[in-house]
Amino acid sequence: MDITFDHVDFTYQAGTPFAGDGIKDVSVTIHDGSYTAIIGHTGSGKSTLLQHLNALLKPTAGSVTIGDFTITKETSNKNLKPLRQKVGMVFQFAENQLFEQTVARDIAFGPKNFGVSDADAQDLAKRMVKLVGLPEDVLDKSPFDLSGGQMRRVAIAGVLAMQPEVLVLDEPTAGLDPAGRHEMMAMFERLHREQGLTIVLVTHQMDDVADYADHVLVMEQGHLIKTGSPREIFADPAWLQEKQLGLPTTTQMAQDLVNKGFSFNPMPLTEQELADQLVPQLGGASHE
Ligand SMILES: Nc1ncnc2c1ncn2[C@@H]1O[C@H](COP(=O)(O)OP(=O)(O)OP(=O)(O)O)[C@@H](O)[C@H]1O
Repeated sequence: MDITFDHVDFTYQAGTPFAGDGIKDVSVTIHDGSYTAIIGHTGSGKSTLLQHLNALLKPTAGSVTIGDFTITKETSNKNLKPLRQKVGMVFQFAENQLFEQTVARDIAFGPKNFGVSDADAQDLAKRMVKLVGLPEDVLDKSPFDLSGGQMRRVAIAGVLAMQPEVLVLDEPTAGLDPAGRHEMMAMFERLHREQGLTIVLVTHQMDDVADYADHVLVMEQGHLIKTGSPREIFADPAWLQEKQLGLPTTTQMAQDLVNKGFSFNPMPLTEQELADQLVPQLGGASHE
């Protein structure tokens, strides 16, 4: 299911003295099956853009086409339920939305709301805890007895239980330690690869963009200012610096080495790429 923005503006509190731009004239397609990262400064419009992916926000001008749905400012809230099922949203600190007495009930809540039978919802809960890498015995526990990272996985299992085609992630690893962060990103990668989920990720972690995304959208002050593969986006460190956006750790290391006389083409995104280009240059230097 492709998602296409066509000249989308969104203004908060439009028509009031408090009106403020969220996004401006955004046109872009997020392709079915892609892993798209959205980067940009605080306040650049990333969350506003995300909330258009399942019509939580409707454009003030322009349209968003999500599979068979076209959303404009005139679109009524009725009949959007199937859309909400197809596009699953994992908000920042998703664990804050847990509320049921047991993990099983929390995960089953969404599907039951959508008319899935009790037995099928329980079955889904069982499958989803496995999918997010939790042991089956958490199902009968209170979500509030779990660790923060486990609670977040339960919240994600609840979103996955709706069997969405697109998974939207707003800084899903915020507040996790490095090991937890890595495990969670590996889990999304597995879901993308094995379940064919389209992933849209908002992140400030450039390493995650380099490691996982195949497409990048760069936002600035509500505008979409650049799109491309991670390689294209990270090929121009000077531009990124001007935009006060960071580089992946490996690319930054390569950039520091460029300043010491080494050269890279293309700029490496991964440790392996860095090593492959660096070793011959070190070899050359040692023979001089
Ligand atoms: N509820 C709101 N009411 C009014 N203005 C808002 C609201 N939410 C966001 N904005 C404004 O819209 C613009 C885009 O904000 P948005 O939250 O989409 O940016 P962001 O890139 O997601 O930021 P962050 O990285 O901090 O999450 C900002 O100028 C912000 O102040």
